[in-house]
Amino acid sequence: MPDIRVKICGITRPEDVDACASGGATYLGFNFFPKSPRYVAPDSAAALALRAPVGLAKVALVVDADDATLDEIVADVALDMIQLHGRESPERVAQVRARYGLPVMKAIGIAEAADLAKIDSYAPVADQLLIDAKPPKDAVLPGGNGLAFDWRLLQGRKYWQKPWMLAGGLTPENAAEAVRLTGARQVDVASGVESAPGVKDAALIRRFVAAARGEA
Ligand SMILES: O=C(O)c1ccccc1NCC(=O)[C@H](O)[C@H](O)COP(=O)(O)O
Repeated sequence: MPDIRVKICGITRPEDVDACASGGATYLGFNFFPKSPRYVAPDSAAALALRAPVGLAKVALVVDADDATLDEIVADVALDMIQLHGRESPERVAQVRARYGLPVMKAIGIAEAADLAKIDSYAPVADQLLIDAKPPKDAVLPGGNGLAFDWRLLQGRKYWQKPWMLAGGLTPENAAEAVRLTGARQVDVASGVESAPGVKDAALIRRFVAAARGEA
């Protein structure tokens, strides 16, 4: 199986950074959505980012953030990518990309086949796509809810012109099957590698990475 890249999202503690590094992750996600149990302030994220070894890419996750919020995050934290996880339009994706000169990944929520059309709107302007489960209507969080969507919706659609990650309800138990069914080459997980909301578990991270790569 080709190398599968893994993003561990919602890093809040130095030991989580170490667990991602030793566990073989490719991306670390810092969550700047204040309502999330995974929220980190920019100054804390800056220290966590400095701890990450070379080769572990740092991603800032924001939800409908304005320029002032993003300016502070980008000034404080050594970043490799910005993840837009709200209702940002394709025009806003292009603006963020141009303003900060960083690659932008746009999250797209999927619940049914009709949602796949959104991918065509964002693929031309985003550097990467995050294909995630659409949150339930009453959800407080637009992501990180531990819910999967029907992965069969992605079958036969493996060859979008932009790199993409699969997310939503992935765990060490289902990651191998998700990769097999969708053809994903990158996967993203938040709650599936936690012992409590916002607290990552090193053993679960190791098991998740191995499972996604078909090594478990
Ligand atoms: O994780 C959060 O708390 C969160 C809050 C607001 C927006 C997005 C959020 N997470 C985004 C991610 O990148 C998650 O990894 C993705 O939604 C999958 O989450 P999970 O189903 O818990 O693995």
